[in-house]
Amino acid sequence: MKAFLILEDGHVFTGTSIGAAREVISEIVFNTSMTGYLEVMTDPSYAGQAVCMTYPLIGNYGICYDDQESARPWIDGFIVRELSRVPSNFRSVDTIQHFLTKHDIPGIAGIDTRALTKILREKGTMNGMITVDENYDLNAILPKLKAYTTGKVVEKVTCREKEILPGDGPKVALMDFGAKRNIAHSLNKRGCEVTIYPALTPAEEILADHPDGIMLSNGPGDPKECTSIIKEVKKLYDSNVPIFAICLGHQLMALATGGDTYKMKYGHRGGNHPVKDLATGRVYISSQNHGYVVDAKDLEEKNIAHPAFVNVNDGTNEGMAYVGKNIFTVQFHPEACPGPQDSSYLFDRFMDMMGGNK
Ligand SMILES: NC(=O)CC[C@H](N)C(=O)O
Repeated sequence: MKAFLILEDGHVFTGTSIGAAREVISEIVFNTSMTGYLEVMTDPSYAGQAVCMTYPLIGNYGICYDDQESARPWIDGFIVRELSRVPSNFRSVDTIQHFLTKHDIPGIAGIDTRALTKILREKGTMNGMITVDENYDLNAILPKLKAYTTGKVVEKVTCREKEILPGDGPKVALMDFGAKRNIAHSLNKRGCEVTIYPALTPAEEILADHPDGIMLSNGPGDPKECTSIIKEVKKLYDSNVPIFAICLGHQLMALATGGDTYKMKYGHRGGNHPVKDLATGRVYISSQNHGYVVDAKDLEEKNIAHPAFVNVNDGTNEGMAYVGKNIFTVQFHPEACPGPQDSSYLFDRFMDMMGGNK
């Protein structure tokens, strides 16, 4: 069946429908990773977005449920050049085609993803629609595309109830703003007892459980939409419990302490973004998925926090170290799965901040 990808600027790509044969409006973003498509689909930070994979052949090692970053896929739509027809991998239990259909997620294959990516790079991220309706009416659709916003997506993806992963090491409170599974796993495998809290849990309730450390997770959407969460993050900042934050968590900590965030032209999504640790000058290759970034200026001027990492490609902020506090935050993903794992040492640094393994 034919499918169409219609962009907010009027571009139309014609391809083949994959997954659910239904219409969706979403923010269209691209990811340059060559592998990890299942982790991308199940990363809750993509809620409210349809993802175009720039690598031209997707799906050749199938789907292994154990590799999911959360219980289900959160992407609104999936866009590929060529979908592998014969996945081959001894761990594979499913195909992308079936997986998307099962979760009612539409997609499009067979389009020129390179041309699409060039448009998004030149004009910036924009909204779009995937549809199977050959009689689509562009004049009626374009205003709808312009009006789309991702909205308050953290509440959609966060867990409903507190969950505890046992361990004999430090007690970590993990705030689930849409946490990738490998964050809890990275802490749990270092011996931590990890308690996962729903995103809207009041700070008082978390602190009453006396955690040795607090981890603020990644998550979807515009950080400035998270107004009530930001107030709770400020209380966590004031508590003097060691805090490590990743991606959305990093952005929320900056907003909670008087910093700012802004939307980048087309974001950083891929597995090879170089970040420089400003303390050592060393560059690490990192996995990233973000459209917003911290503006460090105010926090620096007020001596609240200073940049700890910077993106080597475009100079944007990639991490902050908070003055007089046991708090550091990063924009990239040290828990990256399938990798690169260059920056997984940051979990060891967090273990040291909490007093090491008991
Ligand atoms: N992976 C994330 O946590 C992303 C954070 C935020 N939603 C952004 O796009 O910048």
